[in-house]
Amino acid sequence: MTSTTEAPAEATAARRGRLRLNGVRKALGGKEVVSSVDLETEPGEFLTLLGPSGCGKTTTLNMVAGHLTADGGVIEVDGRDVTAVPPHRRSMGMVFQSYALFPHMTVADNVAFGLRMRRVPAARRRRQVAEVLEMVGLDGLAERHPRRLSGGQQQRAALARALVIQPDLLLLDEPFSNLDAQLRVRLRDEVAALQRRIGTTTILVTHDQEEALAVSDRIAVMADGVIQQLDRPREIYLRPATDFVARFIGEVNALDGTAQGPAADGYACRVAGRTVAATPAGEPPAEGAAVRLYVRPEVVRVGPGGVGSGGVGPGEVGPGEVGPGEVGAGGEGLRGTVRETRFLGSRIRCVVATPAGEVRAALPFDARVPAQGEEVTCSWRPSDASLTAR
Ligand SMILES: Nc1ncnc2c1ncn2[C@@H]1O[C@H](COP(=O)(O)OP(=O)(O)OP(=O)(O)O)[C@@H](O)[C@H]1O
Repeated sequence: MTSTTEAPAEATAARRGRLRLNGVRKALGGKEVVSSVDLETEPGEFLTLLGPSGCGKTTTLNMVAGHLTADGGVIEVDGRDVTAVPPHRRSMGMVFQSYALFPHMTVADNVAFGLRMRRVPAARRRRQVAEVLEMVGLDGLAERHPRRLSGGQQQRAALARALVIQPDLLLLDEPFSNLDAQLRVRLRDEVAALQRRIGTTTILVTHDQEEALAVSDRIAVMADGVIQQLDRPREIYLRPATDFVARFIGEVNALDGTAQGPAADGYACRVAGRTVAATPAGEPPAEGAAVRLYVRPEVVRVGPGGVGSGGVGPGEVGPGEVGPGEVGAGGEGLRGTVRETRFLGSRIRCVVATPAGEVRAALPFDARVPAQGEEVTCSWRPSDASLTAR
């Protein structure tokens, strides 16, 4: 996709597209599949609904689009209540997993369809279609029929068709799922870059965690019809607020302990007889409360064990290891014995058996590789780990 074309939506879109859902509910087949969803976007934001199959994300998107009517709650766009407004009067562009192009129409006619429905005069229609096709990298294919396009090209055409009407909201329902792995990543990155340039508020539905982390300003993680956590990708990843979020996205070390109290950096807990720290995901727990820490393998540092309270002694410190003085901020760290190390290319996987259970670390590829059986201390910065009530 080119970055030189003036997008037709450029001038106005950035100020439009504040979506608000308040208490939105939907039952299908006698079962509540979306339960009281609240969320609000900033104009121009890229927000992703992420969750496993059946969690209610498509149903939520379809209520935003107007293809399904909410059983309760309010949907507003820029302060206007659209809950009962039919889809064609909502100013929303939608892209589906299955492309959903009209097979008997050329790319240009497919893209022009929404403009024709809106009775845009022919000359302006042609100009807008040409602009948007260039924007998505399809100029030159305007007269092709969909069956003569690759999957990626069909999805670009679907995107052009959604964008040409300069919608208040761009709604993307698993748009990359039918593409092969390489193309999926390429198109996803292109769409993210295009979205940032034209500033159209975008809601993406996906079950792909990496995709959500890569493209979103914020992610709403859904399970069983409920938003579990709504936050920026870094917070969702490093500071999961619930057990579901922690386990649905990537690999995580879940460590059970007892709350001790606020520490200089984070909140101290006792885990298997050692003091470690993390950042409370919500309200700080009461002293003595049962807590669970979530620590991603990437943030675990593996240092030499057995020296000083932190188990850290002087000597060489490589990436992924702990330097003297660093452990103090996060507590003592957890001592353990290296069970396994494995070179994985970009990372070294290291499994440490501790009294609190196995701790998995993903060390940088050039870190010192601890030997199997070595006594080590696992630690992390408290700001990189999450603390929840158990
Ligand atoms: N028309 C329908 N009638 C009855 N149940 C439905 C209907 N449509 C969806 N459901 C059910 O509602 C739940 C939520 O569906 P939804 O499509 O919103 O989930 P999703 O998170 O988007 O999952 P997927 O990625 O598989 O589409 C599912 O359990 C699904 O089986």
